[in-house]
Amino acid sequence: MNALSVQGITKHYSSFTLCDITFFLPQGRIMGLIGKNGAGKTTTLKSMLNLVRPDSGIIEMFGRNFMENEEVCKQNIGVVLGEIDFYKHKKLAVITAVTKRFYQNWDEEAYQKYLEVFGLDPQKRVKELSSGMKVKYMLALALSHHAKLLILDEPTSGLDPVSRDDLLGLFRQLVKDGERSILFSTHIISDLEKCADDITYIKDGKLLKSAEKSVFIQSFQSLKEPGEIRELSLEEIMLRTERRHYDI
Ligand SMILES: Nc1ncnc2c1ncn2[C@@H]1O[C@H](COP(=O)(O)OP(=O)(O)OP(=O)(O)O)[C@@H](O)[C@H]1O
Repeated sequence: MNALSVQGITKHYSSFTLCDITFFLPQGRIMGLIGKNGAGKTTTLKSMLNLVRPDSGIIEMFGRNFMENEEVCKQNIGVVLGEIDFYKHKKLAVITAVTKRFYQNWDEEAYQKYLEVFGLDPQKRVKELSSGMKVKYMLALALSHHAKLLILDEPTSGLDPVSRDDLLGLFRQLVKDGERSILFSTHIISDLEKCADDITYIKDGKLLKSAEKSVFIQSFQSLKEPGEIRELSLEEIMLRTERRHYDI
């Protein structure tokens, strides 16, 4: 079953259009959403979640239409879009107390376990956390209501290589039992090499390709130059696809 199905999302802004984005994320898999700055990654995630209202498109989570079943679907997803910036002065314990009231299946035991595993002190204030700890705290909240689908906007940006590796390892652990799925946007191509099963690539608001990683890589091999024998890496694929020539 697909954890997530996105079909034909379109969103018009005055100077940008996200056009007809379609992709599917099966259960138990990790999908990386890539594209350069301004390509439309965040707009895709926000439109999917009805945080900005898409002009058209159908979003299903676990077979349910998201727009028609928003409250039920939200019980099963964990969303991390940007940093927690409006609760900076609040203690984690206070944010958690407010958050858990929204979730019918809040699991206090699981929450305590994640605090311990992630080394988070509930008496700390948000402003006292490092970027990596903030992401981990948001994940702890998501996992404590047993979210089956995690939607994360650039969760690894701002993390040092060790913390990044640590987080990507955690992502792999989370999907291991086949119950959870993760969709995350990133600029860091090595994240995808380590962690993603599937890749969705958006360029200038349009879907360039969404496929299983090796199929994705294969489909861009026509970008090779004459005489090149080895397979192009993900980084080379993206650089060659986006390459510009400046005539100054
Ligand atoms: N609320 C808004 N009103 C008008 N235009 C917007 C709005 N939000 C985003 N845009 C425009 O939509 C385009 C895509 O932005 P988006 O944030 O989705 O890109 P992105 O791929 O997530 O970029 P980045 O990697 O830099 O985060 C940009 O041109 C941006 O200026």
